[in-house]
Amino acid sequence: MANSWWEINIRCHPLLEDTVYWRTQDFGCRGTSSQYKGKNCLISAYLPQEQAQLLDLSALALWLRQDAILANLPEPTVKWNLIDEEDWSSSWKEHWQPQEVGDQFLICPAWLDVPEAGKRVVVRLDPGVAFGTGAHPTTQLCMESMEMRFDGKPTEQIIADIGCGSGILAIGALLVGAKTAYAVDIDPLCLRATQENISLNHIQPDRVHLEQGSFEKLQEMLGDRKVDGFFCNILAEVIVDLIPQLEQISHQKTWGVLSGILLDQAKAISDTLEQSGWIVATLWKRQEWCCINVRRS
Ligand SMILES: C[S@@+](CC[C@H](N)C(=O)[O-])C[C@H]1O[C@@H](n2cnc3c(N)ncnc32)[C@H](O)[C@@H]1O
Repeated sequence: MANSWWEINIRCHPLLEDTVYWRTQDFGCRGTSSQYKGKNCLISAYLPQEQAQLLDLSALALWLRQDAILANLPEPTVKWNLIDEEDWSSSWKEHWQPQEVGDQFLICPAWLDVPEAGKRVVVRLDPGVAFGTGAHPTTQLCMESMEMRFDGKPTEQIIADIGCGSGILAIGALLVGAKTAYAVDIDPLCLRATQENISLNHIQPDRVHLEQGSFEKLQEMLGDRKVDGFFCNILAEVIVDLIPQLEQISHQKTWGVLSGILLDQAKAISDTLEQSGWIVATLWKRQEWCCINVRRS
């Protein structure tokens, strides 16, 4: 079958949803969707066929069972089958509906008509295979933090989005008042998604600088410029290595939003931030995730 995808269906206790989510992301899955079926959560994750053999899938199933045992929760059932590309995109698109995030945003899938948004700012998205539909608590916490910085009026602020995924944070910030966004992601498919979403939201191309890479690439793109704010929704393990470098793109009034951090990782991340000269202003929690808002002074 040309362009086939593994569809991995995991039926689990709802408390395992996030663990399953991150396990499948780590495994390389894209376009994950979840829905509630009775007392269970059914998560469907999709992976290009060539990226996993049957043995890899068995190993994934084993890890998922071990995660459940460690959490003292019932073991999930894990099944997989091959589907073609067209079925993949329609399968998960079916489950995604427009969603209000924070007080300002309405995230709307690109293939649906835009619903009545009232005063909300509509962010239209087709994430493709990238992370960032606005459904995940880590993204929502970033968007809610964004509302503290922008009120819809244009500003002169330059922001960075490190690990842009679908581009949701950069695009959201530009729609509510940022002047320019610098966005990077190590995954080339995310760049394609971000680029498409920039057009979808009618953002002038010269307001966004987008490149494949990580922090070093961002520095190269910025040259001597500093950012007024940054968003970084990546796992804590990655963030902790980035923290000592963040000063290099910042000035005395720069603010930052760091997300993708599990509650039990918050102290270590906050300590590292403070050691690097950042003031931890707020720590917002949702489910087992937290988002840390920092400022330089
Ligand atoms: C959790 S997603 C966040 C996507 C989007 N910004 C959001 O908030 O929904 C993390 C993204 O970071 C990217 N990423 C992972 N490690 C990275 C690194 N070291 N530098 C840049 N991007 C990275 C991944 O490819 C992924 O697209």
